[in-house]
Amino acid sequence: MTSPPKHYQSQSESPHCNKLVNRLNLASLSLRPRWRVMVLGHHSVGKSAFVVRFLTRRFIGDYDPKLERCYPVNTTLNGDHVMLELLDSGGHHLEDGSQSDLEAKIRWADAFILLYSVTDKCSFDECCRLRFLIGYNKRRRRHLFGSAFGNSHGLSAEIMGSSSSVILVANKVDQVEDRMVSTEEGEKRSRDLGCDLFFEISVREEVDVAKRVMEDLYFRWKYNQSHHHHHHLPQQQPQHPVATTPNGSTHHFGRRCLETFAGRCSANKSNSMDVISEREDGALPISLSLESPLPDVATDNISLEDKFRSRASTEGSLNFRNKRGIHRCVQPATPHLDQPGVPATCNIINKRPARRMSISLRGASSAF
Ligand SMILES: Nc1nc2c(ncn2[C@@H]2O[C@H](COP(=O)(O)OP(=O)(O)OP(=O)(O)O)[C@@H](O)[C@H]2O)c(=O)[nH]1
Repeated sequence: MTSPPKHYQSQSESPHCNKLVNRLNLASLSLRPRWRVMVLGHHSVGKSAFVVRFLTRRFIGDYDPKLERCYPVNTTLNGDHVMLELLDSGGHHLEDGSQSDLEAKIRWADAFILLYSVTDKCSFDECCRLRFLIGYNKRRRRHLFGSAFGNSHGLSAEIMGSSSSVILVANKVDQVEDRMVSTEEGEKRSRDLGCDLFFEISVREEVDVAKRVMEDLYFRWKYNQSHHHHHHLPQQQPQHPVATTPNGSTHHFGRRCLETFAGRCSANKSNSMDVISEREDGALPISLSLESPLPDVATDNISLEDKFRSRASTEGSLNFRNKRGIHRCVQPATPHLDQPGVPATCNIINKRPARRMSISLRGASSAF
């Protein structure tokens, strides 16, 4: 007796269909764009604590200080399914001289969380150097791709490196007694460095804080991407671009935005207009400070950077620059130090050893 043919209630119940659906799901997973986020900062500012808080919602007191890991994770941010790769960069790059390693990772990432501790002024200052490296490496990547293939080949904003987002995050605000960096200083630094957002948090005290930071970074990154895609359109843009959150509320962005958890409202700056809006989860209000449009970091004139780069390098060497009064001779286009006709003074100047410099000391005048 033959068994009755099996009837499937819907097509998707058939084993063949299931296989196909599974394959399609896998394909859509692999096609889903990866979002690569790098957490960087001085050592012991709480990078690992932040990452682990985001991944597990737990706070673990101590980690291996040399810990440097990339965590691939499928997650949901603002209602979007995201294939996130989260890199905890470790803080040892400052000591062991793996500068090029750090720069390679910066070129890899799409978005950055610059972390410092409010109890550590050094970590606050270190953000300047790291922000410079981010700006420099992103422009370099864009410049390399741009000069090699040209923009007309439709390279994505992501590849061109101009849609990356950087946020400044002050951690350990629970240590009120030991605070060395005020909220105002943090906000000012965030503006000076051209960061997209500023947060003050305590990874130890707040369970969902890492998730909220990541969601706002993701929101901001998406906005930057869409803004960049339309950047070259000649049509008039609104003076303050408008973006819509998944829950339908509207945010206005200037070049610089501020957000403070601690104050629950943005600091009022002259020449700025504040928009207060509720977060999606209603937990904390977001306040965005709108300012007059500032030059876009990504579209800075590359020749300006070359000018700076020709003097300062991230390897720490500073090329000699003639000062008024020291310049005693006109150097040949291709200086030949031991050329018979070149006066001795020139040789002395040219043979001067390369000086060392610290990029962090250059402050806000650097090309971020
Ligand atoms: N009070 C307080 N301590 C914190 C907070 N976040 C992290 N810590 C502590 O700060 C110390 C350093 O935290 P880590 O997460 O290891 O810092 P890190 O930046 O990853 O350090 P490196 O890997 O050495 O670069 C640990 O003892 C944490 O427990 C916080 O929000 N408040």
